[in-house]
Amino acid sequence: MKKLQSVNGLNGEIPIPGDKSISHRSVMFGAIANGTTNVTGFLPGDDCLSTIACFKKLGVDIKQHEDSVIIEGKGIDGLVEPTEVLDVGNSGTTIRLMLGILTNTPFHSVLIGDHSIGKRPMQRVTKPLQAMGAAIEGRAEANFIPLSIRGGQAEGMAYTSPVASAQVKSAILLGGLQASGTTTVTEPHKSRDHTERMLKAFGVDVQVDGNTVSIRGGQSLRATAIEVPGDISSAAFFLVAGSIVPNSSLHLKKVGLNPTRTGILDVLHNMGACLEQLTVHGEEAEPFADLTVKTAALQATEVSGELIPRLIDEIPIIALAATQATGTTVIKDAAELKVKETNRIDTVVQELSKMGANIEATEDGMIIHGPTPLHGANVDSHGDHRIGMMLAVAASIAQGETILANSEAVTVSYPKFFAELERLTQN
Ligand SMILES: O=C(O)C1=C[C@@H](OP(=O)(O)O)[C@@H](O)[C@H](O)C1
Ligand SMILES: C=C(OP(=O)(O)O)C(=O)O
Repeated sequence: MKKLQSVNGLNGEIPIPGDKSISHRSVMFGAIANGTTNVTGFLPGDDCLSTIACFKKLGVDIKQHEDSVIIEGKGIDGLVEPTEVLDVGNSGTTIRLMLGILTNTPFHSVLIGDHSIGKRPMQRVTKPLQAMGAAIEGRAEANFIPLSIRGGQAEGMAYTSPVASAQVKSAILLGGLQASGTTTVTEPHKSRDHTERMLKAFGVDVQVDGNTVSIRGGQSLRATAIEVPGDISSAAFFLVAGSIVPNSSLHLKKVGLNPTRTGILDVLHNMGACLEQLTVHGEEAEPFADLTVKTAALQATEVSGELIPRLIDEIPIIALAATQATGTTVIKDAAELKVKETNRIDTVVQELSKMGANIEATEDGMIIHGPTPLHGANVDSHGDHRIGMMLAVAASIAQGETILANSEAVTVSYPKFFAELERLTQN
């Protein structure tokens, strides 16, 4: 629980913690590569630590200290049958991508996770991986944990995904690594492409044609060094805070700018935010740059269509920005929010309403009328890190005290979030 007050301004520099999606993949791909992979800028958040713990149980030697990780990979054939269950904690990325990797291993593994993971649908990956040959069982026809998997002799397939999901795309591509023939995934809109970029860095031939990605079976990964840029999904909380908290001026260091992730910048530009991007680095693998933001008067906008997968995790904080914008903001085509750590349509609407927001839920998004002054309230993250951080930013512009229950959920993706928020109020 945290007691939070409004603040007079947020000022200073923020080192943005490592990208969660890229951190997961650096450990997973390092674990199935041949040789030593050195990772810098790793995110030591709970989700990525769950990924490390799972691969240690699969026999991989991994040393992690703060944001550096050393992984001694012995190839995908070097993984060994785990004698304990693999616990993914709160992490959807861990369980779905691991199911893809374990489609290649001829031994038995059991995957579990926390209460939230227990409610998240897994058939979106277990069905196609079963079709490729993996023996997967679980509750409700392998839709929910606990799941057991025995892989080994997969066959490549061409799969058209009904959802734009990098977890689905990545799981199937990883399932195709040792499969016979070629595995192809087509999605309705392009989702984040960190798997494609990083597999290439590990020496794998990956073909990308629009929204279709293909991988030839029988390829192995060669260890490499990975430099993880800052997570734009974590930066988003300070991009919005810097825009809506009066008298703010923030400098965000080393923010990842992969174009499949930068929807939040497009939205904030449309809303009239005062954002600047400094020199871009790392163009080849994963581009990144410093960003600055200052307080500005925001206008309402529409968020829909192919923009959605480019900002899916930022919708809670965009909804907060919309409560302070002039006009009606419509967010649609975002039904995927219902199957995240919480039903993020319901939790955003429920919690922001308690603070005085004029916000309503729709089937696939929300409608927000602004600007509305917010007031302190008893709110709850519901164990969802992104809801917790959004509510803490809301509290910093609300009149009166806000009491945030289950605030510790933020350690899933941003362990130092509250310390940073407090530090920036003292400048
Ligand atoms: O592949 C990834 O690293 C992720 C993909 C997204 O999920 P979906 O693929 O389910 O959209 C995103 O919400 C999640 O935070 C991380
Ligand atoms: C949805 C998220 O992560 P995951 O699916 O990996 O649990 C998130 O970080 O917002």
